[in-house]
Amino acid sequence: MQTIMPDIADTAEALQTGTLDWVGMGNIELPLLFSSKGLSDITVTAKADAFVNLQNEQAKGIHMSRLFLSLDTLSCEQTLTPSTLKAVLESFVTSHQDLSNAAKVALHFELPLRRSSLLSGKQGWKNYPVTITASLIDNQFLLEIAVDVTYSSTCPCSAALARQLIQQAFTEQFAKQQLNFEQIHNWLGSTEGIVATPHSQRSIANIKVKLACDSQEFDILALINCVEHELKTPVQAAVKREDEQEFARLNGQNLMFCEDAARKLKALFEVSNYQDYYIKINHYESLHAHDAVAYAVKGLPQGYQA
Ligand SMILES: Nc1nc2c(ncn2[C@@H]2O[C@H](COP(=O)(O)OP(=O)(O)OP(=O)(O)O)[C@@H](O)[C@H]2O)c(=O)[nH]1
Repeated sequence: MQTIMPDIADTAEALQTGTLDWVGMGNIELPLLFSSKGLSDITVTAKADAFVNLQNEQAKGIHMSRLFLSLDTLSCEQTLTPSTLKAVLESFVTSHQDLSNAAKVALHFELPLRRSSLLSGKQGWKNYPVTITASLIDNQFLLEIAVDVTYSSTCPCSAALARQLIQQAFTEQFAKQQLNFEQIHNWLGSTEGIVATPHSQRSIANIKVKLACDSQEFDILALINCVEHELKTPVQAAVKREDEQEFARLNGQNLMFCEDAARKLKALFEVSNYQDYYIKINHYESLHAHDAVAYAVKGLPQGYQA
């Protein structure tokens, strides 16, 4: 005879009645086959947060296992695309018919991409932290993708101050003598010639964009490429000396405060097809122990807030 197990989610009384905005699970370990335009489908090890609302005031709780098993089907039988993600949310709601009418899921993972060096033709792996968030609220499907892009920023103020010191060193060295090309050329190539260098820092742009609700595919590569192309100094994977020299040139030609980086990306996203955008720029200063930070959003009435 089969033993009937108690199911308190259905039978027990709630300690206190009331609705809840979101109930579910965080940090579910979930390998996924991620599909995105221009990339081979790739297995990523995601951490998932999965939720439904609880609109039944009397119910003891939601059925966590039903959310978990829907995600497991996505992991084992499907690839991660906008439509499979929407289907997961629909199954969250239909499996909680008397309890919930809204669902959301967030998938956090590192996406490894092959990146080319600046000049030498070498390649290497670079990991990008990605979060895909989707929700189904009032039958409206919302889809967004966030990525962190790491780059180098060289301080324009520090560069100007360094140039001044170089000018002063030049005056001290050459003011009282006839200028000689060979001598100046050699001096410029010495450490005395470059008496000061501006500080630069590893910096991160946190980017989030809202995709059209009828998107057929993710295109994370286009998003990362356009941000890196705009900033000009993304952190490199494979680096030979010619790449390092080119990186130094690019840094010198693209001096930027956090405001400059934020304005460049704002201008980029203003003319993009994304429904909304959120930018947070973090310059992890080497001059200070604190960070320089700038935010920008599209500014839609119901959109992202800075
Ligand atoms: N709702 C809820 N469940 C929890 C919590 N913590 C652990 N669980 C467990 O999640 C498990 C799965 O719950 P259900 O989805 O209702 O499992 P089930 O009753 O076997 O599944 P169904 O037959 O589909 O209802 C249960 O064993 C709960 O004890 C919590 O804080 N809230």
